[in-house]
Amino acid sequence: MTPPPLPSLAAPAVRSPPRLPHPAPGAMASSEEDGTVEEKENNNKKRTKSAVATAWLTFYNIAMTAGTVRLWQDRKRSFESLDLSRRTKRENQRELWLVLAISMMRFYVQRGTHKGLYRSIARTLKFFQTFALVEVGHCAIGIVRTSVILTGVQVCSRIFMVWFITNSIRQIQNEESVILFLVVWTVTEITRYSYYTFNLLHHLPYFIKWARYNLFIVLYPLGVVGELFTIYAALPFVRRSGMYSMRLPNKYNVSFDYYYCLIAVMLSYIPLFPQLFFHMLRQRRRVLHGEVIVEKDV
Ligand SMILES: CCCCCCCCCCCCC[C@@H](O)CC(=O)SCCNC(=O)CCNC(=O)[C@H](O)C(C)(C)COP(=O)(O)OP(=O)(O)OC[C@H]1O[C@@H](n2cnc3c(N)ncnc32)[C@H](O)[C@@H]1OP(=O)(O)O
Repeated sequence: MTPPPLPSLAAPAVRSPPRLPHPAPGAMASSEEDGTVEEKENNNKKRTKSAVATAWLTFYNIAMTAGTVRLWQDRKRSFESLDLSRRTKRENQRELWLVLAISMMRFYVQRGTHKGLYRSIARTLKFFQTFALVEVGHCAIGIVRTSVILTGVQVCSRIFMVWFITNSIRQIQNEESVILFLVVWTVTEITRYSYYTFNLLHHLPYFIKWARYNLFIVLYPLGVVGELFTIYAALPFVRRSGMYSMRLPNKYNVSFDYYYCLIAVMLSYIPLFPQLFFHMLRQRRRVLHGEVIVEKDV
């Protein structure tokens, strides 16, 4: 299927060289031997940078996939003692996506309901979804070849969902739509970070590659449905409470209505979501079908 040409953030407009596999840290052009001292020094610097970047990305991706990191938590507590029913707010776990998935399953099995699930994982979710801002930095400094804008839109929209919608409006935290986007995000991120990790280690099982570039076809629309229904469910509470809004007169002489801001955010999915989705379709064609995609670097 050929996606329609979009006036896009990453439209195939300017010819840039096709993406090549990242050179293995340590691999250098053979002409290096013949270069000047200055060239050799530059090559050495590049090699070190690339090794550091690869090491950092490998660590980051493993931490984000498996997440054995437990910040600010009593390390003496065993995994078994992470009984959700006994956990206090302060004791909430801070593990990342894989453990988040396990926590959600355990919660559902133990309680037989999704009610309260969001609160039980809220701290973990807020921590690592916010931490994902690092990915915008990865693109900005050029250690991954991805659009800063697309990554920024993706990460910021998730942070907005977590902090300014779900976390701020308690009344909607038990909505089914919240569980929908949580499950979808979790499956996506386990697949995505596993893909990056195995890819960096040059041992990528085909099923992970397949999952990374196929599951999104179903998961992306499902995630969007979950997010939009959640914002929609928030609207009456926002209108009633007047939260995050500023009415005139005030000393700044500025008026802001969060209710209409949320409606604008919902509408912004119409132009923005297709950009992300078609970007992923292009990535899919490139990675699974070996097509050379010429993308404008944004
Ligand atoms: C503040 C107000 C906010 C207003 C909101 C406005 C709303 C906007 C609408 C937004 C809708 C979003 C909905 C969404 O939240 C719902 C969901 O997510 S549902 C779940 C399904 N979603 C997905 O599958 C997308 C997940 N996200 C992503 O994949 C990325 O964020 C994205 C930027 C979309 C695409 O990623 P990328 O461009 O990086 O593609 P690739 O994964 O193919 O990677 C390209 C190359 O970069 C290398 N790479 C990237 N990251 C890393 C890393 N961490 N470590 C190592 N390598 C990395 C990758 O290997 C590729 O390398 P190569 O070119 O050599 O193959």
